[in-house]
Amino acid sequence: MNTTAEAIETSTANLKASDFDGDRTFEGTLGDITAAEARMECRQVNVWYDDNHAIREVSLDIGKHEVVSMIGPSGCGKSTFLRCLNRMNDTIPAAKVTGSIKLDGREVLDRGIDVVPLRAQVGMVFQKPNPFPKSVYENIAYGPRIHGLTNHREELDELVETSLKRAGLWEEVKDRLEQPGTGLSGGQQQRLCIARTIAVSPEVILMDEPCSALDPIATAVIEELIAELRQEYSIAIVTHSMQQAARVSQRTAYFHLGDLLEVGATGQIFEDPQHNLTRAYVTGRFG
Ligand SMILES: Nc1ncnc2c1ncn2[C@@H]1O[C@H](COP(=O)(O)OP(=O)(O)OP(=O)(O)O)[C@@H](O)[C@H]1O
Repeated sequence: MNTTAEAIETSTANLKASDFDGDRTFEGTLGDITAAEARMECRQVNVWYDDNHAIREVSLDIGKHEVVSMIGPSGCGKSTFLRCLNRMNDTIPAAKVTGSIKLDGREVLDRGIDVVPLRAQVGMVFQKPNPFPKSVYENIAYGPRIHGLTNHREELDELVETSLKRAGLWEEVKDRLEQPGTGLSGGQQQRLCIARTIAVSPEVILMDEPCSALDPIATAVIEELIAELRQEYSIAIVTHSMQQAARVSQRTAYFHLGDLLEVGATGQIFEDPQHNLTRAYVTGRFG
């Protein structure tokens, strides 16, 4: 008998995601795109890079106190979608974004809004740790100063300490605050970047493959940190590691060639995906 698994194997074995381009029959995202308590509400978001329609009609909520993973084959638009959430695509001249993205009810895509405070509210941690070429202390203190949060040394000292503690780095760096941030290990640098993001009081933290440059031990430390940070912040993370998505997130969104094919509770996406292509991807039929 031809089981579902066999049917999937037959239909997708040896295929790449791009083999589905051109004749896809996408009729809307499967699953519930809403979150119980939405912090961000994205509706019908489209992104073009010149003629390349990279993201099509993507709608998704990012809830309070949740980690949402974005998974999918290379080039399917995960990073592009993530960058929409704090207008980072503005820095790419070819990029055009349409649709609606609300943060606590306020339209993020509104041309009139100031993106500097937006990017503090919706902070971003990148694939490769990118500390400023400054001391550990200054890496944290710089943001609060330029965002006008405080300029007083005592308040800054406290903010630096609190942020480093929240990022689980204080004990390792408290005696070397004046040393360059770039002198830390890769995992420590990434936690420094997370502390820098936390220091300007974000509501949402975007993470674009934050562990891909780290070893397994440093990765485990960051994953534990993500679980703690969820108590206070909303987190959207792009990851190539399905194990990581399963470990850190409560909901998972599966992207495929610019479409958000399916979203659901992380357990359901990995154990009982509804879309044939989600199933094919999570069972490793293509990457
Ligand atoms: N800065 C850019 N300029 C032009 N096109 C881009 C740019 N960034 C991404 N794209 C295009 O947009 C599409 C989606 O790319 P994106 O990087 O968002 O996908 P991804 O799923 O994050 O991929 P990966 O997993 O490989 O990082 C691709 O066709 C890519 O070539």
